[in-house]
Amino acid sequence: MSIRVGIVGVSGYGGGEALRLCANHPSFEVAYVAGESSSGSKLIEKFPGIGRLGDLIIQKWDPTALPKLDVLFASLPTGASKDALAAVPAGTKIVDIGGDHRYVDGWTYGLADVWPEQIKSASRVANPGCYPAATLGALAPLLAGKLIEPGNIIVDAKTGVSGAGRGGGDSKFSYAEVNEDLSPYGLLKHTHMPEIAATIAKVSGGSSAGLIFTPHLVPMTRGILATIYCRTHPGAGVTTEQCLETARKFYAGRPFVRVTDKPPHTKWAMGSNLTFVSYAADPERNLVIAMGVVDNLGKGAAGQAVQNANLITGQPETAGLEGTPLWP
Ligand SMILES: NC(=O)C1=CN([C@@H]2O[C@H](COP(=O)(O)OP(=O)(O)OC[C@H]3O[C@@H](n4cnc5c(N)ncnc54)[C@H](OP(=O)(O)O)[C@@H]3O)[C@@H](O)[C@H]2O)C=CC1
Ligand SMILES: CC(=O)N[C@@H](CCC(=O)OP(=O)(O)O)C(=O)O
Repeated sequence: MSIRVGIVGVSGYGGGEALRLCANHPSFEVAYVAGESSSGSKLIEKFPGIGRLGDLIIQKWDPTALPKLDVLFASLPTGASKDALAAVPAGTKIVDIGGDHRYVDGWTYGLADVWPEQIKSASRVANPGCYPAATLGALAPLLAGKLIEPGNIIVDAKTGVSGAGRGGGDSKFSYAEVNEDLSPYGLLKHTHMPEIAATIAKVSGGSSAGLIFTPHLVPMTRGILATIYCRTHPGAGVTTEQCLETARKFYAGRPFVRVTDKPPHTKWAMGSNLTFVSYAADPERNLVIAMGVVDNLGKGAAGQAVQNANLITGQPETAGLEGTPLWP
């Protein structure tokens, strides 16, 4: 039986990637697409390669006038979802790709590779942000295994420009501005700090008070690399092999996480729902460097959203997500 899905924000980068994945999903039927300025257009006008869904018309987003849907993916600018999604009928499950419902009562934080069982019974899922997806994927095994101090973590992360969205708008994301440029932003106050801190505390059972997170914009289209500096408990003598083995056990049987001996590259994940994690430890200095790589539009947005939708609709977790990454 097919599962009727809708995508609001379909013309954007997150919504467009959700469309691509749902169009190729074995049991999802894309029955509704919506937006604001793109409403009235056919999908083929925005996505010339979309194929059989090309004649579907983008509706003006109105949560009170939805067709019958099993799942709605919301990929709206953060701030635009809160009131609107409250008006969606209870019988329609929601995966919110934006940031309005993370760690909000009534919503389940959809960290799908780490706690799938907590997600299966949810009808309202808040998809993790793109930086948290890369960061928490790498940290979760070390925190759960008590190999590092949760209160003493420094995250240095880099993102491709599509992280800012298609409507990212102003000239600071234009080719001339970003090409051959590299810059930090959001210092000490990026919007993803709270969800990273809350998840560190949840997985470790300790305080995440010392968290430092600095994102950077780099001139590539897709991809996130989080390089994370962690302290082990003094004298614990944690080794690289111990970190790798802990992560291999933590993710044993999980389909979308690859634990690698070598430092990961952003290109390894491009176009996929994969997370790559790796570690380097210096037992003499009580230091672990954890590394996480995702595609910001894959595990960082639409890939994890489809994984969550699979979990809440009882589909195989990997349905529609088994494509291997683009290379090169
Ligand atoms: N880009 C990324 O890597 C990631 C993005 N996210 C989050 O996902 C969400 C979407 O981001 P992204 O796809 O990048 O953004 P885009 O700017 O690419 O797309 C935004 C979409 O929202 C639609 N929209 C804007 N305002 C309204 C409105 N009032 N009513 C209906 N539709 C509206 C636009 O439709 P139209 O064109 O029709 O006006 C467009 O389809 C954001 O919350 C973002 O933070 C999360 C993880 C990663
Ligand atoms: C390059 C760039 O600007 N990236 C965005 C990614 C944030 C994002 O997608 O945030 P939510 O999912 O939390 O809305 C940023 O750093 O704000």
